[in-house]
Amino acid sequence: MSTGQSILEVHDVSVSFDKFKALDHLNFSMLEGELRVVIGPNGAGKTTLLDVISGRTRADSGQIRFNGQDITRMADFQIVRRGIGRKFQAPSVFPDLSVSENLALAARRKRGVLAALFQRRDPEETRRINEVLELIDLGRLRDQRAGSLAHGQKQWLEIGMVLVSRPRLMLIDEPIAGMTASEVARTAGLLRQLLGFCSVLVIEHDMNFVREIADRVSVFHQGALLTEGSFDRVRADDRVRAVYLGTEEGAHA
Ligand SMILES: Nc1ncnc2c1ncn2[C@@H]1O[C@H](COP(=O)(O)OP(=O)(O)OP(=O)(O)O)[C@@H](O)[C@H]1O
Repeated sequence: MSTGQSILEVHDVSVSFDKFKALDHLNFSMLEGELRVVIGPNGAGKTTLLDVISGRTRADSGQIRFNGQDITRMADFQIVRRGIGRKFQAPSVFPDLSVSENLALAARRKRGVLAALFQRRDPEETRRINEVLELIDLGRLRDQRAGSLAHGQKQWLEIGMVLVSRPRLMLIDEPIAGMTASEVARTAGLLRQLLGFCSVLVIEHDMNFVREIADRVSVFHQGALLTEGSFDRVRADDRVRAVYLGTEEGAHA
């Protein structure tokens, strides 16, 4: 549930690759406790938004404020420490470690590699890992090798690995790519449950899924915000239909 407090403000941000503007004077903001979904046709700048928030890509101009702090020029690890976690599309679990070992490693990553490898698990960390294991529905598989999990389970483990580091905002790029129908349904429930812990910003193409999970939807086009609002409002907007027209996603919108 949103607290009404702003958590993220992207103000007039531009990012260029050579002469191409991936973000073009973008303005975008989110409230704490919100699950926002960003949609838009291919090349609209959605992934670049996540890259620039998480410090992977530098803004050419403009400002990004998180939780009231200017993070525009911070390095990616500093941004993680400030409380922005990111789940990438590509898998990054350690396949030979167990599910719970992956979570333990992720919980300690913030404290540095040596701490991650040598520190004992404290009771608070154990409690948090158990809580996350229940949430991602992998409690009974806690001792199983992560490499042997099904695709959907690996994706949930990765979400869990971000969650144990206690972010205030989680960025998630296309969470249901390659999932079965039942995995998709479970992921929708999981993303909504994340709101008990952090705000969530998701990029997604699948409109049925967007309808199911989003509090608000932001539509990007050519590196800028075209419009935003409830799923139904955005879907009924002629400008949104126009930018999707003729694209593969338009067929599903
Ligand atoms: N590192 C890069 N170097 C050069 N061009 C890039 C780079 N990253 C992104 N771009 C370009 O910037 C534009 C916006 O890309 P971005 O990945 O943000 O779009 P998107 O909305 O996420 O698209 P998609 O839905 O296809 O993932 C694209 O035209 C892309 O080719």
